[in-house]
Amino acid sequence: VMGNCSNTLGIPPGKGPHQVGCADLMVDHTVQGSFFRLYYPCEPSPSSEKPCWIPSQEYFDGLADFMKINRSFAERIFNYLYGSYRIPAFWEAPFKSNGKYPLVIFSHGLGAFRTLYSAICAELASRGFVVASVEHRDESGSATFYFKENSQMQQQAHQADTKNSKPVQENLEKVWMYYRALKPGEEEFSLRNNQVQQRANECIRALKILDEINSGKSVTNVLQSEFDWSSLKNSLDLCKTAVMGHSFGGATVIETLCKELTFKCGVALDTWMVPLKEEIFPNVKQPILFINSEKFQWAGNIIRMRKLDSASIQRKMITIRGTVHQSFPDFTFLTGNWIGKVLKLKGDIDPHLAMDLSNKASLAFLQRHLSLDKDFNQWDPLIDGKDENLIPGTNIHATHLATLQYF
Ligand SMILES: CCN(CC)CCN(C[C@]12C[C@](c3ccc(C(F)(F)F)cc3)(C1)C2)C(=O)Cn1c(SCc2ccc(F)cc2)nc(=O)c2c1C=CC2
Repeated sequence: VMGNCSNTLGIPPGKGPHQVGCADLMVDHTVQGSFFRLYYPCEPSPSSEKPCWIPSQEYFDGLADFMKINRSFAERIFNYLYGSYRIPAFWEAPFKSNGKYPLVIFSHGLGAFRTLYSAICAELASRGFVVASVEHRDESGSATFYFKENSQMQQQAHQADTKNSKPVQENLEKVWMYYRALKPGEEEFSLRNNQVQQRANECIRALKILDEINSGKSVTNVLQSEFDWSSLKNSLDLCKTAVMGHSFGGATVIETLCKELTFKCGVALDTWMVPLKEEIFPNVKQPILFINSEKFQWAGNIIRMRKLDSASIQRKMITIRGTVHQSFPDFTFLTGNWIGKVLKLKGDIDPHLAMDLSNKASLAFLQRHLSLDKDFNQWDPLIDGKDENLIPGTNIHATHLATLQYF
């Protein structure tokens, strides 16, 4: 697909008992359709390979747009730095049918896309979750694609394309959608609030597609895939469904919980509260775990998170010492120490330790609110910030918060 994706080091594999498989699903082919990467417990399959972390060059182009750097310059840097990495999951490995798995829908951040949180998604899948990492079409991601029907298509020779992103149908033409920057003078809130509503609808659409697959309905995957999606029939316990996300994806968690009660709880990673209307907060009835980095948060953002505090619904907040905003996406593992620090892709804490704390706190919270019968409750103390590398609540100084409250 890309350069030789030879580097299987870098992104840590899941620590749980299950091997992890992954496969992409797009239903239907239009921009209103659902597009996600599924991470799931799989049968050991030595023949399966691990897919490239960045599926095609267009994602690097989108990242360049997002970072406001020249595309050809960025392509060389990104290919050199990141072109060879693989995801810690086996591409289209056979699904391991073993009772009903709980489900997590994951929402990526601004400028990201569906493959960039594989350390989190693979960890959850290795612990016995099915995880759908959606790719949003709200122009908040670096890049995404869909298809449009083009009757002239038959005559054209097919451009050389990566196997698993070529459409099955002949007359479909791939269309790339890139990150849309805020226009000068454009009001940020209305753009971001429209986007968070679309993002929530896309998470709900992914849930509906998986509900159909679970009940045995056959779905047509627009993408060429050898994966047998019918093997997921009766394998999901949709009463045990959660929504999770990073930054803009954290705001998407709150908006999604408000719109769809099938989601029993949410885990919001370093949430960006700006896109949300505060008047929806009383309508959110489900438990939420806020896991924050030490460096990204600011008083105004924390004050809005605090407005979701509740005496009757469990709302928890912890902060991981020495972390930055990028301690949650996969980049944090892939950049050498000094570049990582300079680009703020790494904090002071070891990235593996930070990810471990975040994942274990998430697993404990998911067990508690999805009533799982696993041993994740061993990590309950982390939910209360009981660890030398955790701060219960936030590091944003209370006095600072207090004064801001009244002005
Ligand atoms: C100047 C651009 N300006 C755009 C508004 C701000 C750019 N920015 C800080 C960045 C992302 C950064 C990044 C990525 C990737 C490399 C690389 F070199 F490793 F590729 C380097 C440096 C650039 C750190 C953020 O937006 C932070 N952020 C994010 S970052 C999510 C993300 C994006 C791309 C990824 F590859 C991985 C993760 N998600 C959000 O939902 C929100 C925010 C802020 C508010 C809401």
